[in-house]
Amino acid sequence: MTPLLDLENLQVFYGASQALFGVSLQVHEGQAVALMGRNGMGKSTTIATACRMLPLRAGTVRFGGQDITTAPSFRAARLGIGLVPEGRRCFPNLTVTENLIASARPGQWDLARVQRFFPRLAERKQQLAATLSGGEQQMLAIGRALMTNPRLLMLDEATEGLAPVIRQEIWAAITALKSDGLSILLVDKTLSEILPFADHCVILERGAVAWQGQPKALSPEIVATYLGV
Ligand SMILES: Nc1ncnc2c1ncn2[C@@H]1O[C@H](COP(=O)(O)OP(=O)(O)OP(=O)(O)O)[C@@H](O)[C@H]1O
Repeated sequence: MTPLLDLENLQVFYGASQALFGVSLQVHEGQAVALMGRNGMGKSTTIATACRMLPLRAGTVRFGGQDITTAPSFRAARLGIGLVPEGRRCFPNLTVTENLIASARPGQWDLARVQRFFPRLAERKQQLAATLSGGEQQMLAIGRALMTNPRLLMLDEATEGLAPVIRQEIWAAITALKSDGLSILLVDKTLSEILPFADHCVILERGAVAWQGQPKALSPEIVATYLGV
């Protein structure tokens, strides 16, 4: 079966400094893949490369069987890659509704469905994004990505810095999306939350894949070697 996202041998540089040393990973239709690793190991760089926001020195990005290695990021979005970026990055001076509408593309996710999915966004529809709490901004960032009607949702540290009760709400939302059949690639550092969710884990170490497999195969030794602080 052709993977939905197929990253092959990505080599990515920031100026003279190499960040990715041949990363390969795949996300299949309906799968939830966790991208893991300590700080600075290349997770965000991998996500940004898959969204076509960073140029590659070598390697291939395929989405839905199409080679998009040299495609611009708007084309990746149009083909169905939805990004919830690290730091949320909502438009601070637009209202909640304006933020959502700004990214809308036709499909089953529209304003009404996003507002039903996140009632908090309906309650705060006229409020400027800058005035939302961190958790509400995260809901907005996810809602905005859903408004593009993605085939693959990529989330970079979606629960970072949020209070436990809000983290639970975000995990419940992402889990509902997965149950609905959406394919997901996500970065998160909280093992107790990401392992029950993921179908497959990929661990990066210094810009390369150090281990990959099912969450149940992740031994304490692997955790200590690659994910310990
Ligand atoms: N804009 C940039 N300019 C130069 N180097 C960068 C830039 N962004 C990231 N890097 C470097 O690339 C490497 C990979 O960084 P990346 O942000 O992808 O890691 P990460 O695993 O997502 O880390 P974190 O968990 O801290 O977000 C690091 O060595 C980092 O310092």
